[in-house]
Amino acid sequence: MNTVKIILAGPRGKMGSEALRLIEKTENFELVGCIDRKHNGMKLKDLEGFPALDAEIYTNAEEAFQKVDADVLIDLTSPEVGYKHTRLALENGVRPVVGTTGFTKEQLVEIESLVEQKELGAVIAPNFAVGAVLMMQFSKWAAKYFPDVEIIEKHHDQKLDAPSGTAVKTSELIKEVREAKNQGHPDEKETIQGARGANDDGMRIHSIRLPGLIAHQEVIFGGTGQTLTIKHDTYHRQSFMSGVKLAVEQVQKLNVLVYGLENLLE
Ligand SMILES: NC(=O)C1=CN([C@@H]2O[C@H](COP(=O)(O)OP(=O)(O)OC[C@H]3O[C@@H](n4cnc5c(N)ncnc54)[C@H](O)[C@@H]3O)[C@@H](O)[C@H]2O)C=CC1
Ligand SMILES: O=C(O)C1=N[C@H](C(=O)O)C[C@H](O)C1
Repeated sequence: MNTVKIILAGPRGKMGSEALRLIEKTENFELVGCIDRKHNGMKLKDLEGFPALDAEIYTNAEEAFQKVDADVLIDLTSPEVGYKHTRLALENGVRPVVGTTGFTKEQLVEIESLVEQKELGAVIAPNFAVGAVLMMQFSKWAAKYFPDVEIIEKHHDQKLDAPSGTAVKTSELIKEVREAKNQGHPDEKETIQGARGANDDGMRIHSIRLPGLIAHQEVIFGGTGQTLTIKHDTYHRQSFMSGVKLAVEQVQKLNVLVYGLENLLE
């Protein structure tokens, strides 16, 4: 088994700290550097509550990619920062595994063209949890038979992007099989703006943000005399880690951009 040398961006975050545990317990994963907003030049092990990992922290991402010999970047930060890191990784010959959500369509297209230019693999997965991937796939299947559909995603109130990456990906998968269709009454009017949620080809997406939640999504389909609800709940961020591990392993065999973990699952 070859050692995979990893730079982790966002090590002190909710997902980043889970990723650290994954790297620590995976025999052939080696943390060679971290990108963080503070603690430049310190070692991760010098920070209170962090594992005994020897990797150096860089606040300047460009410097990290230039100084550290790495195979893979795991990015778990925030939309603008994650986009910048993904580009820098590719420009420096490092394959990105991106869990960060909130990239625009234009940014995804730009990353795809950089991947092609560099002939380097990259994985962008809006959701690393297998259950969520299945929920999205089942939703695509159901949309063939039920074109009236509303997505309700619920997350903790520290989340920056709305709708969630998972909701965006779900709607994209549904749109592969669903014709654009305005739902609800043709004369319906919102008396409070936003009451009907975001309108995506007539499909509605609602984003709920509350303390206490982690990550949850329901896709509700309506048909004559029936509804179908496909639902996934995340109770612990460990649920994402088998997907992160798979992506890190697979990205090294790729020379294209893979958008969505479903494309890596057998
Ligand atoms: N794909 C998936 O399965 C999942 C994706 N996510 C996404 O992952 C991202 C992170 O989520 P959380 O860990 O919950 O957020 P968080 O807010 O707990 O962590 C983000 C971390 O990024 C760091 N950061 C911010 N700016 C930075 C910079 N310039 N350089 C380096 N680090 C910087 C912050 O200091 C923080 O530690 C979000 O975009 C979220 O939507 C979250 C859960 C699952
Ligand atoms: O911010 C989060 O927490 C999550 N983000 C991802 C998303 O935007 O879909 C994945 C999961 O829902 C948790």
